[in-house]
Amino acid sequence: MNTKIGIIMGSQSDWETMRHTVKVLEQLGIDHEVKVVSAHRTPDLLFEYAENAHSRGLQVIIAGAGGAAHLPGMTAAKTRLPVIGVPVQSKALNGMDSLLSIAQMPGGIPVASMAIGKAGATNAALFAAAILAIEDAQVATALDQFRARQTAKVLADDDPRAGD
Ligand SMILES: Nc1c(C(=O)O)ncn1[C@@H]1O[C@H](COP(=O)(O)O)[C@@H](O)[C@H]1O
Repeated sequence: MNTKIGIIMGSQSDWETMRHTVKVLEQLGIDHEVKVVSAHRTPDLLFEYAENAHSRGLQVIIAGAGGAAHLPGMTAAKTRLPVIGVPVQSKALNGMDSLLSIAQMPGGIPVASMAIGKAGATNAALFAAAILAIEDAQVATALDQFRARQTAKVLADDDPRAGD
């Protein structure tokens, strides 16, 4: 199977958040790769990664970063593949810095910004899958099944007092 989704993060310390992206892609059976790459600390590696992503067969890049989260935007600047940004919750500013760094891109270079933290990491995987599902019937079926399971779980847990 070709690897179609590249997941990058600015630091090993982002893994606690980005593991949720990987978990969902595994549930959906979508092949992916995971790397630590930083626009700040390894700029040459980032440029190489982003420039070669399309020719290596990647179709979507998910980039997670915290604080001055330039990684998603700089990745988008170097590839025309869709880039999904995950704002990692920072200690100093609770992730507001990450969110604004990712969301407030200048016109012309888009990044699809998710929510801060675990929900954003989860949704990044689902959003990437939705992009692949346009052309890939297997991914479309996996996504439909994921949603059906989620709906069934919510309906089964419909009494909020059950855990008391
Ligand atoms: N925002 C960026 C970038 C980047 O945008 O290139 N590289 C690292 N970082 C972020 O710095 C935070 C702290 O990193 P350390 O825990 O390694 O000090 C991480 O959340 C990482 O994403």
